[in-house]
Order: sequence, then structure tokens, then C-alpha cells
Amino acid sequence: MAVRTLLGLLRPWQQFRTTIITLRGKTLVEHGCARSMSTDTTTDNLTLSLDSKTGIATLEMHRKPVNGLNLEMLTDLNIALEKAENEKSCKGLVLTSGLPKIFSAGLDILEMYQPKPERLAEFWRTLQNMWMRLYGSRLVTIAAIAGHSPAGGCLMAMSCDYRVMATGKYAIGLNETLLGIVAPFWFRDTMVNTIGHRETERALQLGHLYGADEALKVGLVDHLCDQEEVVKAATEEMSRWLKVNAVARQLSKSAMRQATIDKLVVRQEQDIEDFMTFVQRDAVQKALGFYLQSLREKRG
Ligand SMILES: CCCCCCCCCCCCC/C=C/C(=O)SCCNC(=O)CCNC(=O)[C@H](O)C(C)(C)COP(=O)(O)OP(=O)(O)OC[C@H]1O[C@@H](n2cnc3c(N)ncnc32)[C@H](O)[C@@H]1OP(=O)(O)O
Repeated sequence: MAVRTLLGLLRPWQQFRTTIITLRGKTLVEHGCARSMSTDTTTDNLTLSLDSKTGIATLEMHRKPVNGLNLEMLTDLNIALEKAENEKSCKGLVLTSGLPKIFSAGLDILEMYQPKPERLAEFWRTLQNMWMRLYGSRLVTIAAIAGHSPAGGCLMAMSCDYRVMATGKYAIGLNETLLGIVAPFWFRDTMVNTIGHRETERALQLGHLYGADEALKVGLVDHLCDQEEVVKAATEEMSRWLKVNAVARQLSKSAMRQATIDKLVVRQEQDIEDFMTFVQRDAVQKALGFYLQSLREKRG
């Protein structure tokens, strides 16, 4: 609600301005210019910029070290997505990362390990909202994946309309079982909608992380190119999608996706409860502790 109120107060992008907004102790800086008709919104975690000539926004994540999705990052993502959504001249959004070799490492595991219950609930609700917003966006959304994209990172990518991935030794997939946790139903549904039931069943049980070639083969991503070309390729693909009648395209998208979103809308509170109960189990806490330790030991 607070987020909605704040967004309601934001002025349109096409005005000259520099606005500084403090949100949850973080600072959002906006630079606008009437001549170039473009505006950047930057937080500690991301930058949202709109090319007013093309109507294409770029949402670049840059939360070091691995774009881990913690509560603050998810809050910023929600604000940025809502802002792009509400900007009439914005037609498409490229979701990408400003960090080398990483799209997103998924949920910040520290949010789930030895959590404070109140923050844990808020964290999960903010993630749910981010997914509903991205999956149901009226915009054409394209993920430009120039790095690893496990679990929550894969969810974000799958929630876009099209995925461009860099060739190279990067991995994408829902690897939750490798952490001793279970992908919730709306993660699973999103994957089923992307690559089909059988492939999802196999991938989920194994916690399979796909290399780029294999991801292309099963349809988890749609196009491969060199790392440096990923955003360019995403933007080129976007122009093809933007030629389609927007209303017809949006209605088609909604017809395909709304039932999946509605499943979470009606079960949102139950899903938060299920998540909290599951994550706070001793066995799950132990598994997360081991996994964090193994990540740290990998670094030596
Ligand atoms: C009965 C059923 C009921 C079910 C009810 C529902 C229940 C729901 C349960 C819960 C569901 C939760 C869903 C979870 C989704 C997730 O997204 S979980 C996160 C999964 N992510 C990962 O597994 C990725 C882990 N990271 C990596 O594999 C690597 O870091 C990398 C991404 C491949 C990058 O490698 P590299 O560049 O070599 O960097 P590193 O050195 O490994 O990492 C740098 C530092 O970052 C830390 N880190 C990495 N990832 C995370 C993370 N996800 N969270 C927090 N921290 C992370 C890493 O530890 C390093 O830290 P330092 O050593 O301190 O520098």
C-alpha cells in the first residue's frame, strides 16, 4: 500500500526534473530531461531507464555480489516495474544485469536462514508481488541473461515473454532441491508454462541447472548469442514484438497467463504461511546452513 501511494506521487517521466526519494532508508535518484525525454531511476540495487524514442525501458540489476533478491532489492524491483507499467509511453522492458557473469543468483539465502518471522513474511509477500507484476505485465518483457540464473533468477527470466542468453558456461534452472528446499507451486507453474510438464518434472526433482545450449533445446531460453550482444539482441527482438497490435498482444498474453496468476492471488496468504512453516523447519534450516557454508568454502 505504501509503495502504491508513493508511486502515485511520482510525476510523469517526460518532465525536466531531478527527484530524490527516500524509501525504506534507501535513496532513489531520478534525473529527467525534457529534451532527451528520458529518465533514469537508480537505487543501490538497480537502474531503470527509458528510451523515449523507442518506448523501451531497461531494468538493470546491480546488487553486489550476485544480484541476490533480498527484501530491499525486491521492493526496488516492484517500484521500478510499477513505474514502467504506469508510464504510458513505455511499451517494452528489457530485464538485465549490470554485474559480470551473473543475471541473478536468485533469492538471497540469508533472508531464509535464521530469519526473523516478520521480515520473512514481508520478504515472501514482496517476492510474490514482484512475480505477479512481472508475469502479468502489459509490457513486452525480454530477459537479457548474460550470466548465471539459478532458482529465483530463473523465475524472473521465465516470467518475461522472451529470453536471450549468452553462450558460455552459465547455468539456468530451478535448483531448489539442491538446497534441500522445494520450489513453490507458482515457480513450478511458471516453468510448466515455459517448457512443459514432463521436462519440468525432471528438472525440478533433479534441481537441474541447464547450460545455455541445453536451455535453448528445451525452450527455457529462446535465443543464444555472445555475451556482449545480449542486450542488443534483446532490443532487436523487442522491436519485432512491438510491431504487433498492442491490445491484441496484451489480451493474448493475459489469456495465457492470468489463470496462473489468479491461482496465487487466491492462495497468497496460505502460500506465505506454507513458506514460513517450511523454511523455519529445523531440517530446512540445517540444509540452508550447509549450502551457505559450501558456497563460502567454494571461494576458499
Ligand atoms: C511440502 C511442500 C510444501 C512446500 C511449500 C513451499 C515451500 C517454499 C520453500 C522455499 C522456496 C524458496 C525458493 C528459493 C528460491 C531461490 O532462489 S534460493 C537461491 C538459489 N540460488 C543458488 O543456489 C545460487 C547460489 N550461488 C551460486 O551458485 C554462485 O554464487 C553463482 C551464482 C553461480 C555465482 O558464482 P560466483 O561468481 O563464483 O560467486 P560466489 O563466489 O559463489 O558468490 C559470491 C558471494 O555471494 C554469495 N551468494 C551466492 N549466491 C547467493 C544467494 N543466492 N544468496 C546469498 N548469498 C549468495 C556467496 O556465498 C559468496 O559470498 P561470500 O563468500 O561471503 O563472498
